[in-house]
Amino acid sequence: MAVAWRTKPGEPVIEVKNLGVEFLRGRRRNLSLREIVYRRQATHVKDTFWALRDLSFTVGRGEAVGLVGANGGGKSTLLKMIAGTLLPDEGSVETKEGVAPLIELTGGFIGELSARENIYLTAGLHGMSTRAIDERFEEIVDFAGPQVRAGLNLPFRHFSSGMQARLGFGVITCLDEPILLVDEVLAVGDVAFREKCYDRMEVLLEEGRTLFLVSHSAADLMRFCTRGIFLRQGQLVDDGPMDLIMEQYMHDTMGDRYTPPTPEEREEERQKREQAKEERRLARHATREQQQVRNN
Ligand SMILES: Nc1ncnc2c1ncn2[C@@H]1O[C@H](COP(=O)(O)OP(=O)(O)OP(=O)(O)O)[C@@H](O)[C@H]1O
Repeated sequence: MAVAWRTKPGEPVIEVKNLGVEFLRGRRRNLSLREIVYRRQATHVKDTFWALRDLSFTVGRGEAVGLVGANGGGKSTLLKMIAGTLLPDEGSVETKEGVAPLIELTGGFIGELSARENIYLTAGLHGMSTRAIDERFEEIVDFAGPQVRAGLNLPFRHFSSGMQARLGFGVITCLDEPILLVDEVLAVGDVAFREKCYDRMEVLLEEGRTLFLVSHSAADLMRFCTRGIFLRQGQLVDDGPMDLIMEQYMHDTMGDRYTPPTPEEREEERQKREQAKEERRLARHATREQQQVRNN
């Protein structure tokens, strides 16, 4: 795929500075009718909380960052701010490259439109010409699988959550955007589809793209991410190597019931992961070569 870079290798692609977003909880006070009529007091009291606050970090081109934290910690909110679908109340998020977001399963597909129309709409919004989409259409649908192909002309809202995720992942990862945001999508697909997604994510990382992954699966985070960011109640707890951040999160959640690995065990795990990754890369390379021979 042809990624059109605007930055140089090693340059920051995302800069988050003192980021804060405040949400309204909207609590109704129990006022008496007398208070409402005579004192004209409002029935709603402004009740807000900071879903993210004082967040600052920089992400370099080609980094794979995993976001960890308990439910409600602010992970999805942070991805939406990087995607630009939510605006900050404080601070700023600057993205220096295009972003392909796969958030809330579907990357923003429209339920009333057919799957086919959603492919053209989403890819078009990300700058692809109709001709370029025509050329990639088969690849997207092949990736999404036969059930999606059979339902291409159905309204997207009739798709099962697994089929929505298949189409969403197929389209979003076919875009040429250098930054990929993935939020818990891998959790809904079946085993075969998940393997396909893993493979494609590895290929995109090999191409030097930048990944933000939100997942509650330690295995998924450790497989793809080299850097971890730990959020608790909207605040940054720590930012560092993925395995150390995962250990910190596990300790935060389980307390003394969690036994961290020894430095030797940690190093051994790192090496095993690297070796498995290299084996998968070589297997992909061999498959590609075989395909080329068959095509010639
Ligand atoms: N649009 C909104 N309006 C009000 N509150 C919101 C809104 N979106 C999210 N929240 C709240 O903001 C907090 C952070 O939510 P967020 O979805 O970012 O957490 P998360 O870390 O992704 O959680 P999970 O692991 O459960 O997916 C939660 O308390 C959530 O209820």
